[in-house]
Amino acid sequence: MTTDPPPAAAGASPRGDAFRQSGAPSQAGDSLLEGHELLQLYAAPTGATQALRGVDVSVTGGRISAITGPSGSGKSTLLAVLALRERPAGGELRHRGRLVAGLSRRDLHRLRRREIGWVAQRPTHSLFPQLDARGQIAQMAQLRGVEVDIDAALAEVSLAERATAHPAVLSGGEQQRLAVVVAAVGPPALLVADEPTAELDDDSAALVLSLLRARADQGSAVVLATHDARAIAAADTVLRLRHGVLSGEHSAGEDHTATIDGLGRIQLPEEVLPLFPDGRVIVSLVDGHVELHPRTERA
Ligand SMILES: Nc1ncnc2c1ncn2[C@@H]1O[C@H](COP(=O)(O)OP(=O)(O)OP(=O)(O)O)[C@@H](O)[C@H]1O
Repeated sequence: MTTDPPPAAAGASPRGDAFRQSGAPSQAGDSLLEGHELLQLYAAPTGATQALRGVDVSVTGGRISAITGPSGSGKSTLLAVLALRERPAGGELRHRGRLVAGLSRRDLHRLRRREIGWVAQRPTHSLFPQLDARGQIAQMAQLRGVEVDIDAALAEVSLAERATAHPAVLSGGEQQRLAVVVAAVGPPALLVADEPTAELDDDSAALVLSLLRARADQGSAVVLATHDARAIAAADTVLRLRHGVLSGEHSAGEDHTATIDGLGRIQLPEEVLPLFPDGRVIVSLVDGHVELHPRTERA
């Protein structure tokens, strides 16, 4: 994935002592983004890579959605499309009901700056290299037109002691925590993070996940790409991608939804796989519904 550098610094200064919502986050339950049959293609020496192949997705304020799946399955691509950083090659994406394809470059730029927090897979790609930790937060607050308690924000991710440190001298974990708290300034209507806990020990991961939950509680729609069981456990909804196709979706307290692909294949949720230790299953049609049985059960 390519990532855009953050916007140029403009010498911001802190303007207040509390996070103040800009009015941007949606109310919990509102659909912020609706994607239908999303397609994304990239040029490759052997022809086009189909990074997304017909993905349907809905992103709602007040919730954490985790996108998971094997390496190369399209997680980062889906994040980039949802964060309006890449236009999909096909399908339909709506932002607050408006077709994204109909938005001008200026509209997109404004939305990205004011309403969308972005944490790149490499956290330094979403930080301003020339600013210290305090300046990063001040700059983002100015871009979003909000007031922020910088000390409280740094303390939220245990970086109070690193307020005057620049990204280059922070550890990987500190950079990651800083990138998340900077992206979360506002809070933005949409907060998108690519593997935000990948480099973090349990304590730091817990800080980041609790910050993401706090922003979701304030109304942000939080979307993560992750392989991390800790982040998956913290999500309200888990979307599974496989070869660019949404192979399953699960929300806490609800049944799994699995997609049947064009060849009739479905991906079972990981937690039921131990029921089929030999990888074989007996499929029965019973009174109009389908039952799956381990072979041993029926033998
Ligand atoms: N800018 C690009 N140009 C060409 N191919 C790309 C580009 N970005 C992604 N791809 C390809 O698209 C497919 C999906 O990539 P993507 O980065 O979205 O997967 P991912 O699930 O995020 O992987 P990982 O977990 O390794 O980060 C892969 O085959 C990848 O090589």
